[in-house]
Amino acid sequence: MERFRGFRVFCKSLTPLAIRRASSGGSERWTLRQRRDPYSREATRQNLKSRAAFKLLEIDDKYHIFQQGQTVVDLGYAPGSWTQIAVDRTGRNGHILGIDILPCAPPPGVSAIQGNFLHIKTQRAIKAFLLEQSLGRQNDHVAVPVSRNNGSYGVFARQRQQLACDQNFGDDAGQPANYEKGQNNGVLVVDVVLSDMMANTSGNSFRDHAMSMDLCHSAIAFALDTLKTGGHFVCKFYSGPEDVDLELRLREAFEVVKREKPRASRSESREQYFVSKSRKRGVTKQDLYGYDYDN
Ligand SMILES: C[S@@+](CC[C@H](N)C(=O)[O-])C[C@H]1O[C@@H](n2cnc3c(N)ncnc32)[C@H](O)[C@@H]1O
Repeated sequence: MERFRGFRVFCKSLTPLAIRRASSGGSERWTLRQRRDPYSREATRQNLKSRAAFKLLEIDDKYHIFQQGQTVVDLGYAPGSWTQIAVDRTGRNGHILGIDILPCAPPPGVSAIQGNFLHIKTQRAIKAFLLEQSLGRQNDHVAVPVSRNNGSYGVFARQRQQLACDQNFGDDAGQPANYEKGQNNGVLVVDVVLSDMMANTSGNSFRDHAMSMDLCHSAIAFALDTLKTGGHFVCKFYSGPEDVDLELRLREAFEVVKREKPRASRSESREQYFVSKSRKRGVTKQDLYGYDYDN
């Protein structure tokens, strides 16, 4: 049963906070903003890792992304509130894998890989993990940073012995029984790819936009290598001149593509989300990009 509630439900019970004088310190200003923010307070009350949870809750309430038993990959999962929602909404038989460049202990029921998603070795590690028969909710799935290949990725303790990072992902060995095979080297085993990835913003809006577009295109290419036909893709982006191109590519690959600005997304932020539903059959990343886009 779903545990976490969206904004509309909890806002009825909000009590106003006393307004305090803002202090000059950045961290104090941040603390004060968090305390005043109803989403942050409600996240604490519901034991959610961050207020970002309410963005995904609103998206899921509107678009019905999650179902019981799905396999979900959450790119940029730390500190983990989206993975908490995914665990809750996919139920006992769901499989949730989080990826983040930062070391972060994943919430219960979540597997995790630490690495830079833009690095091809990290993406291979994710794909290799997705092919593991043992993917599941075991408690020993704890993220451990493993310094290899100039420290660009890490995987869990359980997988440490020999992860098939360098093997050809298209090799059929060890694949689960119910997978679809993509045109190139994709094996389509994932129901939902989420991406809330964003590096620290620089304050330069074009630079932040460009950085976000890199992450989004890389996430789309990955999604097309791993999503089942009919699978869904939710992706944060920082708006700017290039997002129309992103949207056009998504429309080639998904039946429905919508822009969303959830209420929990701060009005002063340029962040928005593309919600892309129902991956079309047979459309590959080569169709979208015209070359083998890896990262
Ligand atoms: C806004 S936070 C995600 C919050 C998360 N959805 C939640 O609900 O807790 C963005 C995350 O993206 C991660 N990130 C940014 N660039 C990344 C990259 N190249 N590879 C992996 N993770 C990245 C950051 O480390 C950060 O944890």
